[in-house]
Amino acid sequence: MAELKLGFLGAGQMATALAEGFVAAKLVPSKGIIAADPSPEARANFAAACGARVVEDNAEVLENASVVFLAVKPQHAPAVLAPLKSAWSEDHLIVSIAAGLTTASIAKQTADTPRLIRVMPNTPCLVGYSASAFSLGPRATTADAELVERLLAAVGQAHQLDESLLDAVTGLSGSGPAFVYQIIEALSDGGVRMGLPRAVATALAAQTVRGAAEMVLVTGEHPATLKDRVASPGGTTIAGLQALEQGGLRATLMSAVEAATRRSTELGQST
Ligand SMILES: NC(=O)C1=CN([C@@H]2O[C@H](COP(=O)(O)OP(=O)(O)OC[C@H]3O[C@@H](n4cnc5c(N)ncnc54)[C@H](O)[C@@H]3O)[C@@H](O)[C@H]2O)C=CC1
Ligand SMILES: O=C(O)[C@@H]1CCC=N1
Repeated sequence: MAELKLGFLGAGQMATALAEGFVAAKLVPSKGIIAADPSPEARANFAAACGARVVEDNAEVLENASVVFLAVKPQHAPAVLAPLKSAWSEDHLIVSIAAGLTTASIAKQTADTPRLIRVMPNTPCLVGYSASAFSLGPRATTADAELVERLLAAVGQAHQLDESLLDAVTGLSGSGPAFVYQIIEALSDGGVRMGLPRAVATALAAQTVRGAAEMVLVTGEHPATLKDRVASPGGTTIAGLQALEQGGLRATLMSAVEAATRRSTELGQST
């Protein structure tokens, strides 16, 4: 993959996390990446994070990269794509990470020329623990799917799914890191409430979430089985679990995924 030329339209949070992850995983050298963004701050952050070339003009990205990540907010995609409509060639593969935006909509805005893949990554790609899904759009080939899977797998997990499921992925794993950060923050608050120093409480909370996640992934056991092993009859855990049930934790988390999924669908319909 030494000759891979990756481009990013938009050099914000997610583009930077992906580019930094790809470089750290040695999938592509810094000089194989170019990103465009109108914001000087975003350009500076991107360059500092992964050492890649940054420019203001989106057209330069198309001139210098064959795999182009569409990494702007979905609301900004039409304004980004309109001036580039005639600049795409059949050699381009667009990898869109924009929430909600369908490949059919991108195809219309790119004169049905480039190959299209839709991806929903998440920011833990920065530390090699991304949970991503992707779907093939118009003209995408098996080789394109293999390339995108290889890129995503280098920074975490990648699942190929039908595009109809990508909004649900956005609601679960795309948005999910923010939900889990709130859980970690709240667990840490609970520890501080009970007298632990903040730094220790946050470290214990984060490591507990990491350890529990690893148990689910490594053992393949149902989360409820693993939960039962922690809860001794008449013990501490079941007392805490009762408080979680009273607070509606599980219903609240399900509603969070549902709300984020619906918002992803709405964003797609309005662009
Ligand atoms: N932040 C996250 O955790 C995730 C974000 N995404 C998707 O990634 C995309 C980017 O999101 P973030 O990185 O969070 O947003 P962001 O706001 O950090 O980055 C978007 C960048 O696009 C730039 N931009 C605006 N107009 C532009 C134009 N005309 N040409 C080129 N660049 C332009 C902005 O200056 C900004 O730096 C969104 O579509 C979002 O749905 C997907 C998965 C996770
Ligand atoms: O909040 C958002 O819209 C983006 C998409 C998934 C995560 N962040």
